Amino acid sequence: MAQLQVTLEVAAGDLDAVDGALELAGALSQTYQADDGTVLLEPGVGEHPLWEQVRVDALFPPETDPDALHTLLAGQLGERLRGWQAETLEDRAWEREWLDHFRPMAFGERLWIVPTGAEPELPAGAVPIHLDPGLAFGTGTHETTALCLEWLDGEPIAGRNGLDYGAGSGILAVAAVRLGAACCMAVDNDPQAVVASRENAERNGVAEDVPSYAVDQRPAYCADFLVANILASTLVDLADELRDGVRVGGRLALSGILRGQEQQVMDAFQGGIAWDAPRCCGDWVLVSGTRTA
Ligand SMILES: C[S@@+](CC[C@H](N)C(=O)[O-])C[C@H]1O[C@@H](n2cnc3c(N)ncnc32)[C@H](O)[C@@H]1O
Repeated sequence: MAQLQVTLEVAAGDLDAVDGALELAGALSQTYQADDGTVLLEPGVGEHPLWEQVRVDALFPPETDPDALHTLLAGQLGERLRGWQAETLEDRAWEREWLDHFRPMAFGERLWIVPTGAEPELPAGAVPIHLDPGLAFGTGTHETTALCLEWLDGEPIAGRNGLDYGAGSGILAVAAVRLGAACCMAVDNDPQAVVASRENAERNGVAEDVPSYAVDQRPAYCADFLVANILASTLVDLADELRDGVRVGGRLALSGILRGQEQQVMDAFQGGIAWDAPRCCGDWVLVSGTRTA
C-alpha cells in the first residue's frame, strides 16, 4: 500500500520530542538525515554535538489525513514543528522495515521483547514477548511503552484481570498475561490495532486470555488493573471512562504524557485516585495510582 511520508526540519535539541510525537501520532518508521548528509536510522542522533539540524522523514499509514496529522503534531510540538512537507509514496512493505533494526530489549526485571522469528539466548527467568507490531504502534522501543512494561513488571498482577486501553500491537496486554495476569482485554479504536493485537496474542500463545475488541464493541468489564498509553489530551477526555474501567481498590497506569502535562491528566480524574509518585523516561511521564472511590 502507498504510504504518507512527512518530512520535517528539526533542531537537534528538539529531536527527542519530535521523534516521540511522531511515534505517538502513529508513524510506522522514521529516518534521520543530519545536516552533514549522514543518514541515520536510530533515534538519539540529536545528542551529537555537531548536528544542529536534522531532517526527519516519517512514514504513516495510507489512510492518514495529512491535515489532521499536521493539526495533531502542531498541538504537541508548537514551534518545534518546522519544514512540514507531506507526500504519498509508492507501494512498498514499509511496515516491515523496522524488523531490520529491531533487537531484543529488556524491560523491568523479567520482560524481553523479541522480534518474531528470532530465538536469542535470554537470561534465566526471562519472560520473552515475541512481537510483530504490524501497522499498529507498540514496538516496545518507545519510552511511553517502556514505562508501561516496567510498571506491569513491578505490579502484583498475577491471577488478576487487566484492561489495556489503546492497545496498539497488544504488547502491554500480552506482557500482562505472560507475567501471570489471568486475562487482559485489549481495546483500541483503530481496526488495524485490533487485528495486530489478536495476531500478537496468538503468536505468544495467550490468545484466549487477551480478548481484543474495537473500543465501542467491548463487553462490559471492570478490571483489577488498567493500563492506557495514549496522548495526554485523549487521557483527559477519557478520564471518567478509564476510572470506571477499573474496580475500587484496583490499579491504573497512564502513559503517553509529556513532562509538564501530568498534573493536567491527574486533575481530569477529579479525585478518586490515590496517585503514586510519577515515573519518568526521557521527556515522558507515567502516572499510576489506586482507585479509591
Ligand atoms: C501510543 S499507542 C500505544 C500502543 C501500545 N499500548 C503501547 O503501549 O505501545 C496509542 C494507541 O491508542 C489508540 N487510541 C487512540 N485514541 C483512542 C481512543 N479514544 N480509544 C481507544 N484507543 C485509542 C491508538 O489507535 C493507538 O493504537
